Parts: sequence; structure tokens; C-alpha cells
Amino acid sequence: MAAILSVHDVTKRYASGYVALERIDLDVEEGEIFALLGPNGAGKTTLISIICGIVNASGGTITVAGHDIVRDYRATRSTIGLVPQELTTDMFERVIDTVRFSRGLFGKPRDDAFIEKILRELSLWDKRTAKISELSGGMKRRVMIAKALSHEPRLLFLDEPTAGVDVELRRDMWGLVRQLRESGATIVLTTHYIEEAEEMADRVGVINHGQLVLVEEKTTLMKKLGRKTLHITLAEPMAMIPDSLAEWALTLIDEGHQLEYVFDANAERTGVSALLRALGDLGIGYKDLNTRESSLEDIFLRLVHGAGEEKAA
Ligand SMILES: Nc1ncnc2c1ncn2[C@@H]1O[C@H](COP(=O)(O)OP(=O)(O)OP(=O)(O)O)[C@@H](O)[C@H]1O
Repeated sequence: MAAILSVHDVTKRYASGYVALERIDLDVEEGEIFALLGPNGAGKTTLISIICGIVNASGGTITVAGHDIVRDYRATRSTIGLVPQELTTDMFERVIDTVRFSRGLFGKPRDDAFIEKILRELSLWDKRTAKISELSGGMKRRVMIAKALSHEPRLLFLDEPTAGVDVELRRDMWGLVRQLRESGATIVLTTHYIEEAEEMADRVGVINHGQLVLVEEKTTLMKKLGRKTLHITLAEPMAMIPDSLAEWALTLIDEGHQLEYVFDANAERTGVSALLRALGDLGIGYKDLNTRESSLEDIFLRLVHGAGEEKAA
């Protein structure tokens, strides 16, 4: 598949001297959902703002659908839709007017049938004459999406689409994003909710301290870096872990009632059976065993805290 977005060697140094992005290289393919994951302040919004022409890069080049974002500014802008983190729309305007106006801003001819289609898809049609100030938070967000879609962009950026929304609305939003992709759009979303990336993305990029530390297919990432955690519920609580079990680097949890062992699920030898034998030799009884796959969250935390760097290489 062809890249609709190519970011090459992009750096951003703010006037304060702060380096928010360092030599970012990234290709996003047409039709995918790409999640840019990172903690607060990692540089996600800065990167999106540069691609959308709101912030200037200090170095590097970016093309959108083959157009250089600086040289072919207009062509780029009409290819991109941006749903910013903050609601930035006139609260006293009516839903349909603000969406129509957004389309006009891109020089697109008025198309009532198209506006009706997006308002219906976003369940906003019944609210089309309501003032934005009268809508719920979730509906306001949908208006922002309708505005971003009004000029038929091929590449849609969603900056923290579900920050501060409740669980139900978050699920609705996920459904909506999938629907948008089915209609042919490429979607780049930023999030610091790992669950969101896990749920939706085809590929995940992890950004930390202005550096893209990893870009990977989500399923490959979870397999490659996947760990399993074994919980052993002890017959009798334990005060401390015997020295002879040091090689398994166990953790005593649940006030001494459980031992936790983290292992590489893909390894030839996981160490599980040797551990169970060692427990038997020491006369340590157990009542239950339970294993769980590491989630993207575990992987992310390891990466962001540095421990996963060698695995990301
Ligand atoms: N105009 C600016 N001048 C100086 N520093 C800035 C400016 N804008 C952002 N920064 C800094 O750049 C870093 C990256 O900010 P950015 O908003 O891109 O992060 P983010 O990953 O989107 O975080 P969040 O999830 O909190 O939105 C932060 O340390 C921020 O303080």
C-alpha cells in the first residue's frame, strides 16, 4: 500500500530552546488506522500540528498524498482533516451552519447532500438546527468530527479523541472511527489510553521525549514483546522469597499469598516447570496457578520506562 503521509527527519525546537521532536521518520499507509501513543508531553500534538501546518518544523520534510506540506500548502490542507483536542467552534452557531461553513473554508462548493450524509453518520442530523452550546460533550465532539470531515479529507487526524469522555461514549467513538475507515479515510489518532490503541489501531507508534521509539503492527508488537505473568497462589502465606528461587526474579504479592513470575511466552524454555519443581523441592505448596498475557499497557510501560529499549531495536 502507498504511503499517504511521509514524515522524514523532522525535528522541532521551540523558541524556548526546548526540543519537542527529534528526527522523526514515519510513513502512514493509505487506509490504515495508526495510533500514536505516548505519555503527556511526549510530542504527539506537536507532530500533528506540524503535519497540519499549524506549527513549523525546525527541520525535515513531510509529504501528504505526495504533496510537500510547505510548498504545496493548499493541496495538503485540503487532503487533511483535523479534530483538535480542544473544542474550537462557535458555541452559538447552529450545527449545520458550522459544518457547512467549514466546507466552504476549503473552497469546496456547497453540497447539502454530503453534509446531510455526514451529519446522519455521526447521529447529528436530528440536532442539525441546535446551537452547539446546547449539545452534550459527546455531541460537541461529533460536531468537531463533522467539521473535520466536511471537505472530504483523505487523511484524518484525531488528537486525543476520547480524552475526558465516559466509557460508553468512548466505545461509540471507537465504532465511529472504524466506520470512517471503512468509508475510505486514513486515520491517525493520538492517545495516551493504551486500551484505545489496542482496540483500534492497525499499527502503533510509541513516542517518548520527542523520539519515535517504536513503530510496529499492533499484533506483531504484542506477540514480539508479549510476556506472560504467572500467579501462584500459595497454600500458606510466605514472609520472604527463599534465596534458592532467586533465578526466577519472583515478586511476592497479595500480602505474601501469591508469587508472581513474568516470563517470555515465546521462549523455548519459559522456566515455569523448573520453578514448580523447585517449589516442590522446598515443600512450598500452592492452591492455584494462573497465567495472563501482557497487554499493550505492560509493553508500553516497559518501553516508556526504558526497560524495553533493547527489545524495540
Ligand atoms: N509553544 C511551545 N513552546 C515551548 N514548548 C512547547 C510549546 N508547545 C509545546 N511545548 C512542549 O513540547 C512538549 C511536547 O508537547 P506536546 O503538546 O506535543 O505533547 P503531547 O504528547 O501532545 O502531550 P499531551 O498528551 O499532554 O497533549 C511538551 O514538553 C510541551 O511543554
